[in-house]
Amino acid sequence: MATPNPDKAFPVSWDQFHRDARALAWRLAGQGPFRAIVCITRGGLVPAAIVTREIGIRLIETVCIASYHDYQNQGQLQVIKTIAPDLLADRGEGILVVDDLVDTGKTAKVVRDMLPKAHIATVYAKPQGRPLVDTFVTEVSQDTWIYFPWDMGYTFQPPIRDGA
Ligand SMILES: O=P(O)(O)OC[C@H]1O[C@H](OP(=O)(O)OP(=O)(O)O)[C@H](O)[C@@H]1O
Ligand SMILES: O=c1[nH]c(=O)c2nc[nH]c2[nH]1
Ligand SMILES: [Mg+2]
Repeated sequence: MATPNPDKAFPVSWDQFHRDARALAWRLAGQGPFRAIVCITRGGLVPAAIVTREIGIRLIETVCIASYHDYQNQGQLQVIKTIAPDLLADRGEGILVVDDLVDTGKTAKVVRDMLPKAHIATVYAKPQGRPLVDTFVTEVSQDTWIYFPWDMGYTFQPPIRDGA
């Protein structure tokens, strides 16, 4: 289970996310060829859009998995939609799997079991899940919560002198 209410915050802006997803594409560019991408929804949809544009993949599939039903607390993992049979052939050889992050590694493990030979890539990784991914860009500590730009809005920030 992910650390409930992690101590540290790692907020990511759209600009930063675009830069980091492009850095992931640079790392993946020499590792193909990939015949298709499978993105783990919903978080994997945004990096998949950027990576497929950069490395020229047009065949895009989803595997729909949810486990954080209650904000930062992980519950039962649900596979809502699985992968098309033609992409499951060859145990996932030549398939690129993309997600926004790996935390405990439970989500990545489920996809690894479906596609043992696929290349799994995430933009961010925490130590517990890191062994499950082949390529990532930035590691943060296990007690950090990553705040993605699609989950945030602008709010007033109290001055530091008031104990922010
Ligand atoms: O390594 P884990 O501990 O399994 O956690 C990582 C997963 O958790 C989040 O998805 P979430 O289940 O919140 O669904 P979402 O992508 O639809 O937001 C994130 O997008 C990863 O897919
Ligand atoms: O937005 C998120 N930030 C995280 O750090 C995280 N870990 C699992 N699922 C997560 N979702
Ligand atoms: Mg997800």
